Amino acid sequence: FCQTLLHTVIPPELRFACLKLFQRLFNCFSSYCYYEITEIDGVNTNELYNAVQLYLSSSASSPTNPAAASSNRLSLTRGLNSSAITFGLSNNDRLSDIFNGVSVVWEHIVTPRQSQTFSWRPLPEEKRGFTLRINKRDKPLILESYLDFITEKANEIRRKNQDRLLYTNSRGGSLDSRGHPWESVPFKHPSTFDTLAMDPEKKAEIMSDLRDFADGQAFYKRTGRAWKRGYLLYGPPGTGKSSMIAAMANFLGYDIYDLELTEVNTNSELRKLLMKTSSKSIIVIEDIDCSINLTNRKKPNSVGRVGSSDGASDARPGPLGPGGPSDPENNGNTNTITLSGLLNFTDGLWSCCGSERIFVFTTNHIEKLDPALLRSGRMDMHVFMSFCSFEFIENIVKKLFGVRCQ
Ligand SMILES: Nc1ncnc2c1ncn2[C@@H]1O[C@H](COP(=O)(O)OP(=O)(O)OP(=O)(O)O)[C@@H](O)[C@H]1O
Ligand SMILES: [Mg+2]
Repeated sequence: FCQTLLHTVIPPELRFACLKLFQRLFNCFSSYCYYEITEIDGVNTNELYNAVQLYLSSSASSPTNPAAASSNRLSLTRGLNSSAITFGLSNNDRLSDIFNGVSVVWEHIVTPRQSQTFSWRPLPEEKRGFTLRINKRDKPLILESYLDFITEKANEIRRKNQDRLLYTNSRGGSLDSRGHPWESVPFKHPSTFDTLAMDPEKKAEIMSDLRDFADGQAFYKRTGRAWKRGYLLYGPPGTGKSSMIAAMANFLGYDIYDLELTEVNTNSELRKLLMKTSSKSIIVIEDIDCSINLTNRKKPNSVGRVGSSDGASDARPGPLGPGGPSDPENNGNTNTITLSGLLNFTDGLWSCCGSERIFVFTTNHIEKLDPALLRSGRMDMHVFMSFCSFEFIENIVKKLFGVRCQ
């Protein structure tokens, strides 16, 4: 109404100044303050917009939220790799929310984007954003904690909605179309701690350790330690080490990064891979003794993959055979991934970029590993996966066939 009035009564050259003046007056007398969270912040996607959208989707679909229950128009979306449907506010709709006893109102504003806007990348045709309305007196009480709460809640919803992913590093360190060094597929391994046959006490110990880790943010902060934990699974082939990793991921709901060390050429490539992992994930290096020479820490140039320096012949074949970069005969040696690089990867300064990550190494030959790799802080828990006793076989038979062994 006021804008129309301005347009008809006030000459065009004074309109803008009057509008500003009017807005200031309105702000002085209004008991609310407004925060705009636009979808695109300059040229970057605004993470907070996505977080608010997800958070409101849970409020919008909640039968206990009276404002949501009365809302008769909601948008529905299902993301890539997601099995869940998310609800959202329709264009220019409102939703009220209560946080710590304080009531706030969200409005979803959608306006057409001006076509002449110049941008380096194609922008959506519509300008979308949320407006948060808070009472001025409540602002200092809740604004920061409310936004933190929304971000946390959105991450939780994202994890719950999205099927977990199994990542692997791309061949030869190449990047995908989005410049990402990891390729992913949905992770649907059926192994759980329930299906895993092993000593019940050991199993309970591992489960409680994992639970403590996942709930241990405050502990790690208090003690000044990076929020990460290392597990070494060792034992003969076929004793359930890989199944244990899948069970851990299913138990915690984490993604898995299966790091193929033989595809990594340099320590800096290793660091970059680490930087591109997300929190709440398990970083796995299988058969660690076969991927890199783990006995010689001091001579980086002679340390290559197994088979290149000490001729550990029982190792699985390295990817780079004779003439490859890891071949000692090869003078143009570009293969500089070293044990020291791996040690820094797991417990160096770079290992704490990100948080809540679990490192799991598996090996058939623990005696081949450098003690530095085994020490607490890198590998906090050593789990020996042994051949099954009669009791465990009985357990497996019962699970498979539903009968008891006589
Ligand atoms: N303790 C166990 N409980 C349940 N299943 C098991 C167990 N150990 C092995 N298996 C089964 O045996 C097969 C091989 O197990 P898995 O791949 O986990 O062994 P591994 O220790 O990783 O072997 P490798 O050292 O050769 O990689 C899987 O199909 C798995 O289901
Ligand atoms: Mg395995």
